[in-house]
Amino acid sequence: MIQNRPMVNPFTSHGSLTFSHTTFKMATRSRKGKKCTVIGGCGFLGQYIVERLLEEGYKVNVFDMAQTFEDDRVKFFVGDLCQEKDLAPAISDVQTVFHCASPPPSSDDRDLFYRVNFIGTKDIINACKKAGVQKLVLTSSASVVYEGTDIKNGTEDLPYAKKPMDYYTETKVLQEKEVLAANSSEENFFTVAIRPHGIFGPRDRQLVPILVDTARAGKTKFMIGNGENLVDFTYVVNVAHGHLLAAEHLYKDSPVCGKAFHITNDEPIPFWTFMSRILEGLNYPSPKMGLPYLLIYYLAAFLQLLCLLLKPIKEFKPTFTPMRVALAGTYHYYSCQRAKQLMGYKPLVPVDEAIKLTVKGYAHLQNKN
Ligand SMILES: NC(=O)C1=CN([C@@H]2O[C@H](COP(=O)(O)OP(=O)(O)OC[C@H]3O[C@@H](n4cnc5c(N)ncnc54)[C@H](O)[C@@H]3O)[C@@H](O)[C@H]2O)C=CC1
Ligand SMILES: CC(C)CCC[C@@H](C)[C@H]1CC[C@H]2C3=C(CC[C@]12C)[C@@]1(C)CCC(=O)C[C@@H]1CC3
Repeated sequence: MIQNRPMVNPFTSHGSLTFSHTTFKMATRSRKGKKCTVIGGCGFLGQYIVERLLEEGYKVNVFDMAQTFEDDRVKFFVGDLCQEKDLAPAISDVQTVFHCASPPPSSDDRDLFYRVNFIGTKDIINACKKAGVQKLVLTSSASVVYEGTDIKNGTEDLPYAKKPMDYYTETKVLQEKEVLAANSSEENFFTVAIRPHGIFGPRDRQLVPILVDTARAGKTKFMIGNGENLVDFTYVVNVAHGHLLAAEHLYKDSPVCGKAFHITNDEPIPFWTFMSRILEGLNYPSPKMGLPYLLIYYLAAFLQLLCLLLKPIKEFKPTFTPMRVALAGTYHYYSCQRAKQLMGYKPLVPVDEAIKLTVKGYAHLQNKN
């Protein structure tokens, strides 16, 4: 029996999770009365971070392109993070900024990724310094070191990907470098990068919805590779927990400052076992037979090239991009030892329970046939 398990409230009107205050009083110093801003706070992860912050007694501002939920305890600011005039009012008089905004990886729009993830993040750093913000917690990604080949128990010391597989990854690398380099004791400005991997949970607009669409199109009959490749899938509540711990441990001379941290469930699981559990939970057939990984990878690369050539005539969005095929057929799991040691991180919800909660959260996508 895992201790420190969240008191699940499955679910409030929008499928959220809440925690018992007594169970989850976070260790060290009091954060009561602390003010913070969550940039991207209306997104999937952002909303869970907001919920946890409110639970922990923070005053919370949310900055996003659109307001997608209501909460009387939150002050909402709507705007584009690349516009200083939009952002400045949202971060004035706050101690901590969480930056978890990004265009979705599927958008494949080079200019958008550069503008938001790279230039926009530099703008955020400057705006934070100007406003006297002391702590910046970036949501990076473990993918910043992934180039499509196996990573087993990878540590944060692995070099950044020299050949990132897509613009999303390329700009997450640039963004993380900027944020970590901005850490400065002299300026009383402390930064940290959280690197989650394969975030899942109720209300995600990516993993389960794409998987279900693929299943409905009859494209999940086969798995890619032999089905043995271990991967990290991280429950969103654990990722939010890692963000709060990081903010808590950002202060002058803390070993956390200026560093990146993997935040995972610390329970790697074969990619296709995870997908099959979600599919079966939602009453869709799961794949039983494997297709050769390299064959599918090169097919996906060829298809991508074809789509590029046809783009001026008609735009196609293939389900199986080279990046997705690589993610489905290689090992990619990471050590979160550094977060355990320096921030006292421990996943709150184990994978098995997280999958059950996720399936429950997507009851509306159940296969009724
Ligand atoms: N979903 C995953 O598996 C993983 C996600 N991440 C990172 O976690 C963070 C959050 O991801 P999700 O919650 O899944 O994405 P999401 O798409 O649900 O949320 C992102 C939010 O950012 C906002 N946003 C985008 N551009 C903006 C702009 N120019 N100005 C203001 N707001 C803007 C969007 O409106 C959205 O609400 C991202 O930084 C992503 O790179 C990292 C590892 C894995
Ligand atoms: C078509 C199906 C067989 C697979 C559907 C699931 C995929 C959509 C997801 C499986 C692994 C996920 C993943 C990400 C997005 C969604 C998946 C590809 C990220 C690329 C999201 C952003 C990151 O920073 C890294 C993630 C790695 C895992």
